[in-house]
Amino acid sequence: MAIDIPTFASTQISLLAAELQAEVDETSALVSLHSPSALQRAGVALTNLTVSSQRTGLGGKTVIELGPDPAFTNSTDLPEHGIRSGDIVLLAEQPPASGKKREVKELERKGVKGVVTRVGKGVVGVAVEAEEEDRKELPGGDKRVWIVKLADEVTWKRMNGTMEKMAKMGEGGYSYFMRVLFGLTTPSPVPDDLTRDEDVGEGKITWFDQSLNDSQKDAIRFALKSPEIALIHGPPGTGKTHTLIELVLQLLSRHSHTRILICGPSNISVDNIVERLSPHKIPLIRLGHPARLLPSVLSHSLDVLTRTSEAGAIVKDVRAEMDAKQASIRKTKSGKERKAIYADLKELRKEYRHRERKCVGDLISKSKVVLATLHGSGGFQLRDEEFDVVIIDEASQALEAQCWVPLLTAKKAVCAGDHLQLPPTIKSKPSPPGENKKTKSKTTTAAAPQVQKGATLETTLFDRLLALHGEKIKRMLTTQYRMHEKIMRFPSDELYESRLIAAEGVAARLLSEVPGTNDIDETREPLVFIDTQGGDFPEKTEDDDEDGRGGGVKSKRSLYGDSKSNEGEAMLVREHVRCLVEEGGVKAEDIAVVSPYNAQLALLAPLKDLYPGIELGSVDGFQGREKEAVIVTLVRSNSDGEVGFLAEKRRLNVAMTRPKRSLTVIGDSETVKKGSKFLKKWMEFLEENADLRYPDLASLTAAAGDS
Ligand SMILES: Nc1ncnc2c1ncn2[C@@H]1O[C@H](COP(=O)(O)OP(=O)(O)OP(=O)(O)O)[C@@H](O)[C@H]1O
Repeated sequence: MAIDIPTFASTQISLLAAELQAEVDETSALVSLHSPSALQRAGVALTNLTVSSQRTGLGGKTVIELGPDPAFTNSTDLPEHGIRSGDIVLLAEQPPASGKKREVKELERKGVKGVVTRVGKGVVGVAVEAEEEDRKELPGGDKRVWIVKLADEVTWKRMNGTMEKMAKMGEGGYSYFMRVLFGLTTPSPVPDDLTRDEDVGEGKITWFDQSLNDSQKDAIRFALKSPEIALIHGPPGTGKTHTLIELVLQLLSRHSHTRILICGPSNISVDNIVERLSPHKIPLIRLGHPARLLPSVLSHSLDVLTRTSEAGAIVKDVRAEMDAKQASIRKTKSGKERKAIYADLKELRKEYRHRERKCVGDLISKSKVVLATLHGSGGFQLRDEEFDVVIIDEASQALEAQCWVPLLTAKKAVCAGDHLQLPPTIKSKPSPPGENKKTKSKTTTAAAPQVQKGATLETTLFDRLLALHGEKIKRMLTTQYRMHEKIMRFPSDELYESRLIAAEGVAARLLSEVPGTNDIDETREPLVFIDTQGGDFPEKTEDDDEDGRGGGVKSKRSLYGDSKSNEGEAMLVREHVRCLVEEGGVKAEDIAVVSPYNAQLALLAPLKDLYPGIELGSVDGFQGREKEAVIVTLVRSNSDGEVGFLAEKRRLNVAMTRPKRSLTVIGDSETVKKGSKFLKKWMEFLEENADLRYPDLASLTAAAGDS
């Protein structure tokens, strides 16, 4: 159904505000309820640090390096923590362990925000946001400081700003492209059957990659020919990115002046494309904070090139002067002198930014392909740039508002994704249908803006466009290069209209064929189902009150909400892993244990010490990944047939499509069957097609006791 654009935009503004609030509330609740060390154990803080050095990093930002506070510990290593490069953090003087409740707002007032640039054994670097530096004095001296992870408001601001623009735009401002994407007009027709390379027009296509399969070629022809919008539907392992790389090469080869913007929801999705485009020697540039980029793509980073290329020479002098000033801050003891130096630095930073903008403009205008995260494309660097095509990878994992950051000025878009895998994670609860929330929109005047009934952020652009224009704007990739035929069969039949084909090289490959692996039942069989029906393997709900092990574990648990675990299934997982590794000779790093429930993963965490290299992951976190052998523990086992979020088809689809050669499902078929039609069919499929086992709890417990 067509939607009027202001209604869409104001709905998004309202939903996004609720989402940000949910994220902020989550951080606030953690920070106010738990001690710094408990927060550290929960993975959201790093405590007892001092500043070890301060320098000008990439992009002219001040990087503060922190190490363990020698007054607190003899160790030169940082303690166990969960801070990662790219995290947005607050750096502030560390509050006492106990005392009055901490408010995030209060902490923010006292500290400075930044991005973690590197995490080493004994050091963590934080690049301070330039605006923060202009307003606040940076922490220094011998004070004990800590860093705390914060909600990512920058992304939210970009999305909100884009929606505000759309809400205000008015009919006259809508491009033809926007009109198509909101159903105000229909997409220009594209012939149904583009099976020949000359059908696309403008000369016959010559393929760069000779290995492309027919469905990939068909999708590329379709994307080239579609004037406004093309969706490339890529089920698991079907080579979406592979296809996009060829599409980029084709687009560039057809017109010498073509410029392309490529975006994805995460840095890793974008870096993946940079890595694969890079060998083709196309002038390309990657926008984004260097701390968040893979080392392999740094040579294409705009920030790095601004510093190292010829064009970057004009910013070098100012940088040297800034470094000298930075160094002098640490030497001076006088507050007055420090103030004066900060004032000079502020001026220098202004000059730096001015020169940097010129340099950035030069570098971008020379690039045929620009790559950025969806929200990153909304920075000042692309303000006046025009692109012929915007390509969005992993579009079904992005919020629609995020997609509109690059799309607002687009003429044509190609979106790749799979709407049958999980959409982006949403923390806010959906509002009751039709609830008209107040928005913070500046466009809100006397009358509250119209809001779409029952709208949710989970509806992605991909979903909405499919519902709006149907199959005619989509092409599906049908050959998959990941899974054994037997692993692929159920998802293909139930979700992908039986259209998936296992590529020749993967259709029959077994775990037992991996060099170094032994030929035993567990490595010879691609699909194993360990059915725990009968009530001997009951689930357990995590309960904070039962836990007497102190704040750290509690705070971790509260991150899990009312997550479930299942000790019996965990025992079966341990036994299966033992068998694969010790009897089957399978490498631990070729195995992943996946569960929808974090509490189950916490229970299984000791496996990582027993079998270093094994991966434990939530289904949601494992999307986009693959492993030779995957064990899925479903956890739910109760007499009511309660299956919670197992009922989500898209989550199960992700869980069952991660393995290449071996999928082992552990679950209670009796409980799971009651969850949904889809679950019932899956259980029946496993009963008929998998190597079926019914574990005996008594012997399992005895074996566990022996070991
Ligand atoms: N035409 C092809 N011939 C041979 N191998 C291919 C072909 N297309 C893709 N592949 C291989 O299939 C695998 C998956 O490709 P790619 O990473 O592009 O897929 P994707 O769809 O982006 O992945 P995912 O399903 O995880 O999102 C890669 O190993 C790739 O080399």
